[in-house]
Amino acid sequence: MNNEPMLELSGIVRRFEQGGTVLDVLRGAELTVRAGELVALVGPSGAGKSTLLQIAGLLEKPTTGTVRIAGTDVSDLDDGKRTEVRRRSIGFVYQFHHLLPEFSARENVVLPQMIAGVSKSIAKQRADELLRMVGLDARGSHRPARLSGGEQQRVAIARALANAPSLLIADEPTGNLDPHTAENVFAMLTAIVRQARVGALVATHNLELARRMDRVLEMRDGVLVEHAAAPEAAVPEEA
Ligand SMILES: Nc1ncnc2c1ncn2[C@@H]1O[C@H](COP(=O)(O)OP(=O)(O)OP(=O)(O)O)[C@@H](O)[C@H]1O
Repeated sequence: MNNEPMLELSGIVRRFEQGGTVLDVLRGAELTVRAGELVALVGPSGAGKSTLLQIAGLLEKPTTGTVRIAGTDVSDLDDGKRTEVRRRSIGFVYQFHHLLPEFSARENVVLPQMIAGVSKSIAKQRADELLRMVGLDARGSHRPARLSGGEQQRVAIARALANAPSLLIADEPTGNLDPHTAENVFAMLTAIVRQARVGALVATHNLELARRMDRVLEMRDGVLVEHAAAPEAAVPEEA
């Protein structure tokens, strides 16, 4: 099976210095996310989850450490090249959908492709495929305000996948949804990650959701600690 690493972080240190105070938020974080894998990132508020996602998403640089996206070391690329890799290889889903309100669902999925240089006709075709994948092909012409919270988040997932990324970064993707809708959106996200063979790094405070992902990594004192796999369901003893 093709399960190559889509994200590799090694020795990630992130130091903030403010008015003579030094804060080492990340102190040597290590992490690998493979194709088709969902990895949960948990930890208390302020532990550094968002900081780690920013670094993994090439929105920030670590103080020291190496970042590889789909096997390529991007640590020393200049800002222009990092932006290019980010557009081409990374999709983002946030707690709030951040769809452009004046555009239709389809246009919201078309736009990132056009920014990446894809022709309009191909971008439209792919947007329709993605909207079908998230079960919203009949709603493509609707603006976000006419969609439910779960539908908006499904469009945000379609948009994140618009440029066929290697890596999906999600920050509390179901945090703003009621439990039933959250369940549907999570199921859809899981199915898409498996099917598209994207690597997904998902920060969440929802431990129940985290346990259903392939692995759970907890941010503790600036490093990542892997939770032990859930014990297999007890096998009934033979009579
Ligand atoms: N630009 C910055 N300058 C100084 N300190 C920062 C900066 N960004 C984050 N921090 C600090 O780094 C620490 C980690 O913040 P971060 O947002 O990564 O935590 P988190 O685990 O994502 O929290 P939450 O679960 O509440 O979103 C916090 O103490 C925060 O104040």
